[in-house]
Amino acid sequence: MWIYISALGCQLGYFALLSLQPYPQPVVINVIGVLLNVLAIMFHRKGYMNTALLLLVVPVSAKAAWWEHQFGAEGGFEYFHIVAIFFVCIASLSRIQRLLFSGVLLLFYIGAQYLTSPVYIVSYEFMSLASVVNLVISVTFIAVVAVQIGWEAEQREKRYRRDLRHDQLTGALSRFALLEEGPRLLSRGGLGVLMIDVDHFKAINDTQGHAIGDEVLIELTQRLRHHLRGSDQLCRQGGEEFVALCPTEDREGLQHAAERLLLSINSRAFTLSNGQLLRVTISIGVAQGGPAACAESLLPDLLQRADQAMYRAKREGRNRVVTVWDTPDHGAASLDQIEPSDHDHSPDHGHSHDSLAMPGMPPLDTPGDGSGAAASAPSRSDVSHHDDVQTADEVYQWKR
Ligand SMILES: Nc1nc2c(ncn2[C@@H]2O[C@H](COP(=O)(O)OP(=O)(O)OP(=O)(O)O)[C@@H](O)[C@H]2O)c(=O)[nH]1
Repeated sequence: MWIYISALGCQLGYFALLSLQPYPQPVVINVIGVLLNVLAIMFHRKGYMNTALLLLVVPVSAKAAWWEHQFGAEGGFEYFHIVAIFFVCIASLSRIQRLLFSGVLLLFYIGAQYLTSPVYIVSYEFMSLASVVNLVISVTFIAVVAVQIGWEAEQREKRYRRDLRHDQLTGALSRFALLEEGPRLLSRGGLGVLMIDVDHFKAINDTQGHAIGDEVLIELTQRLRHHLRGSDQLCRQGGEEFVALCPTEDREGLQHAAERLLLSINSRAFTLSNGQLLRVTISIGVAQGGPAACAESLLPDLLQRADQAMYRAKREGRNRVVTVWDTPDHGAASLDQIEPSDHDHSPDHGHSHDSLAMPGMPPLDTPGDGSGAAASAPSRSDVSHHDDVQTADEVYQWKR
């Protein structure tokens, strides 16, 4: 907005100067111009960019008016060119647009140099030393400020976009990025969606404090990231809920990946900054689909199914993986279509579903020794030996 106000002010000042009678001596205009240049540099150094811009533009307009007054319509042309380039440079245009505009203006300017009347060329003979100094300072400084403003605007935009795409606390991708990345990955191939939720996280917050809760979320993110592939994306959906996007059509591999993530969290206690050890568990719901031509509509469907599977894992005692696969024609599957698992022994297992408690890894309220942990996955036995390790579930029980 300021840019356009300054541009307008510049034009109005220019016409005001033109109408002055008697017209000021060139030396007066030059001295005022140099003084305004110096003032602009001082304001710029103090960080008042907009004021610096105005102070720069005023002497250029004054000079344009003076040249016009002395040498006719083309006399002030070069100054206007500078002002035009300046505004194009700092206006909120894309880099390409700015380049295009500046290029066209430059070509126009070069053409005008050859085509204009002799008055314009003769006018150079009248340039005093002060005028040259004024012009050089103005042009150089305007160029520097324009580049700086353009560069800062680009950096701001990059920062804004980075902030928008990342969760501030954990550094995982944000929900915004999830909605961008999901359809992109789905249009390229099959996509596995892992809905990951920390068990009884509220109890951790309530007993250990919010700051410790934050610590847990940060370490949890690091562990999950460490155990995901480079091509996978980890997003924080909100609160203590995460979504891993895993490009794959291999459902068995996806299931193993989810189990690996589960073990990466429950097999080793979290060391808190208050010195305590806390065993944290997560519940994971897994869905898979795609590739899809209409990726935007498939993603919400996959997220919803993974979410339902995750809630099923919660209902069945937490600390487990539940998968839900779509039907062969990629239609949405209901949870009733989930196949039963060998490890699933909870009371409501009469429903057909696939609930994978980790081998040898009973729910947290029944401490296990980790003897059945998969060979490739981290063992849980290192935590079971800590007498002072608390589980979020125990904290939860204690609270109740
Ligand atoms: N420390 C911290 N806590 C958060 C943050 N975002 C959300 N929470 C808390 O996370 C807790 C989530 O609690 P619930 O939704 O009840 O879930 P839960 O206690 O994990 O229970 P289950 O999911 O059923 O196992 C709430 O207490 C939120 O206040 C955060 O950024 N930092």
